[in-house]
Amino acid sequence: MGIEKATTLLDDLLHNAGGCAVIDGGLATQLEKHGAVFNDPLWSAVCLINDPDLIKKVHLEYLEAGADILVTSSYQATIPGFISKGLSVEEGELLLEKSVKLAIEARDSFWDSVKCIPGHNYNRALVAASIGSYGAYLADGSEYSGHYGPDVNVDKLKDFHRRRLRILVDASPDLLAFETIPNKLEAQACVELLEEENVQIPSWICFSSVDGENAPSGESFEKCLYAINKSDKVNAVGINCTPPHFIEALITKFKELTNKHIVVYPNSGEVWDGRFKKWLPSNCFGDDKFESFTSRWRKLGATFIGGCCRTTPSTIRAVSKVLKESSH
Ligand SMILES: C[S+](C)CC[C@H](N)C(=O)O
Ligand SMILES: N[C@@H](CCS)C(=O)O
Ligand SMILES: [Zn+2]
Repeated sequence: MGIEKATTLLDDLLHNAGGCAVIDGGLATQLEKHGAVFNDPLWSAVCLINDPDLIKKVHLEYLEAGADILVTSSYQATIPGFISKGLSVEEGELLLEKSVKLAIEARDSFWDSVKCIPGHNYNRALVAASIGSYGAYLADGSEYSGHYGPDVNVDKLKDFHRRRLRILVDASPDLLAFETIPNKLEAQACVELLEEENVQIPSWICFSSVDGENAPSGESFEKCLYAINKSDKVNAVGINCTPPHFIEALITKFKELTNKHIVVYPNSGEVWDGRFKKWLPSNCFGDDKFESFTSRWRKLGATFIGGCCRTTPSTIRAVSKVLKESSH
C-alpha cells in the first residue's frame, strides 16, 4: 500500500466518524482488571508470551465500547526485552508480529459480527501498532522524565527503534502509534527512521507531559515538533498518558504549532511511580469528566480522542457517546 492509499484510510475513518475518531483506552489497565500481573520489565508485553487470548478479548471489549482505533500490545515489547527473558530473536520477532495479528483478528471478527446489523453505530476500526518510547523499554519511569543520559544520541535511539519498527510495519497495521515520547531527540529519531525506512504506513507521534506545558525533558513542544512538522511521514501529533486537565491547553498550543491532525489520549490523572512501579492516586478523573472534557477537546480541534493508562472500556464508551452524538 502506498502512503496516499494509507492516508486515505485515515481520512475515510475520520469522515465516517464525523470528523473525530475514538481511540481505545488503557490496554494494560484492562488486562490487569482481568487478572494479568505486570511486575516485569516487559510490563504489558508479558501478556504476549503468557496470555495472548486475553489481549484479543480486551481488544474486543474496546471495540464493543466504540473504539475506532485499536492500539496494539507492543508498547513495551522489544527484541532485547524478549531476549532478556530467554527468548530467541526469531521468537521475539514473532511476538511483535503477533501483537498486530491479534488486533487485526479482533477487528475483523468484530466487524464481521456488526456490519450487517441495521442501524449499528460502529465504524470498521483501524489497527495502530504501538511503538513505546526508549524510556518505556528502560522501565525506569524515564518516559515521564525524558532524561536518557549523556550517552544517548539520535543514532542510538534510531538503532533501538529500527528493527521493531520494521517488523511491525511488515505485519501490516493500518497506522503506527509512537507513544509517550518524552523529548525532542526521540521525536527526531522517530521521524528520521520513518524517512530512512521509507515507511508507507501513516503514523502519529504522541508525547507525554508532566507540567502541562512542555515535554517531560523540559523542552518546549515548539522544539519537539520541529522535525515532525517538516515530514510528510507523520500524519498526526499529540499527547498521551498525561493528566486530562492538561489537555485543553495543550491542544490549543499544538493547534498553533502544527497543521497536522491532533491526537489526545490522556491517562486518568494518576501518576506513575517509576521506582515502585505503581500508579499513585492523585487528581483522578472519572468517566463523567471524560465525557465533558471530550466535547471541549473536540471543539478545540482534536481529531483523535481516547484514553491511556487507568482508563477502561467504560471511559471509551463515554468518549464514543459524546463524539457519535455530536457527529449527527
Ligand atoms: C506507561 S508506563 C506505566 C509503562 C511501564 C513502565 N515503562 C515501566 O516498565 O516501569
Ligand atoms: N498503550 C499502552 C500504554 C501507553 S502509556 C498500553 O496500555 O499498553
Ligand atoms: Zn499510558
